[in-house]
Amino acid sequence: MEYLLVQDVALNSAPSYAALSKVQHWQDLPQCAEQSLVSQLQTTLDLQQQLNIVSMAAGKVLPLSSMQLKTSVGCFSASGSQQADFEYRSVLVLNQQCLAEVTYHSEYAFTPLIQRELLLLESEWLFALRNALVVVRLQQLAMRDTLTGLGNRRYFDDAFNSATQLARRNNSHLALLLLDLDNFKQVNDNAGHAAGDEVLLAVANIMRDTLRASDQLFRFGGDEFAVLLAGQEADSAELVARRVVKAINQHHICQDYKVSASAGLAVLKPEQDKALLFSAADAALYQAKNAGKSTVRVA
Ligand SMILES: Nc1nc2c(ncn2[C@@H]2O[C@H](COP(=O)(O)OP(=O)(O)OP(=O)(O)O)[C@@H](O)[C@H]2O)c(=O)[nH]1
Repeated sequence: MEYLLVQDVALNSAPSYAALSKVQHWQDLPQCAEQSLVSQLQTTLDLQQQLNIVSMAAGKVLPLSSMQLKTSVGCFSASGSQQADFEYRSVLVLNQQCLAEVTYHSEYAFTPLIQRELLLLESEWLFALRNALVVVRLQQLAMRDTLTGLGNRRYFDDAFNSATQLARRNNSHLALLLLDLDNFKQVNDNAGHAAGDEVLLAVANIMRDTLRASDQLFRFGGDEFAVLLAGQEADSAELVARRVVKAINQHHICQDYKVSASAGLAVLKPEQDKALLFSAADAALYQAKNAGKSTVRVA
């Protein structure tokens, strides 16, 4: 039996945008049949789509140049947003809980009457916005490692599956880097668990800083990390792997605690399945450990 994945819980199959008048203030968005704002918002749990819907409705109150939404899970801009002279900010609160801050820009002034009308629109958004935020938060809890914020093992399994399928379909390159810290246990044993956590956090940040935003980073738990390098990055995967290991080994926190990193790298070969790619990277990591640690081995 297949269960619905949390990341699939988005009622957004049919695109739907607000259209309370015939005038469109936002390019790129199609007109659709008249529907109440609340019912349009109920069609999606995607924050960007909700913002686009509300921005269409707000644009009928006052021609807007931009609308931005700032939440604890990220910032979003309505399609086609541009800066303008007049700015108006509003905080969206539901049951004494601050959900988000909205910033509007327009060439026209936000008079008290306009502000009141925007407030009415915002009040229609509150429940849909709260629901969307809960879904994103659940996705984060299900997919993220709580200590480092990197993807967790469950996230890796999904991403690894998609990445191998995509690489095979597009005949593009994919590399898997498995990384394990050396002598990490003694940090916990000698300096305590909090010091161990500090090292793990530092390593996660070093990896974020060293790798590109398009590279996918994961912590499997303990002191094990994984990186998926796709496309051009996969071509220079060995260089990337050596750069990451060097950056970890040279970092002052790792040096203070005498921790280093070993890594195993494997590049997807034609006809290879994901299980074989994983075991090749794992075997390379094992070789790196056996070769005296603090180094990289390529499968
Ligand atoms: N501080 C901290 N420690 C953790 C966490 N998760 C696992 N550990 C510890 O990480 C250690 C991992 O063990 P090993 O991989 O054998 O340690 P190691 O000394 O790096 O071993 P080598 O890889 O052979 O060098 C164990 O002591 C775990 O208790 C965590 O979230 N925080």
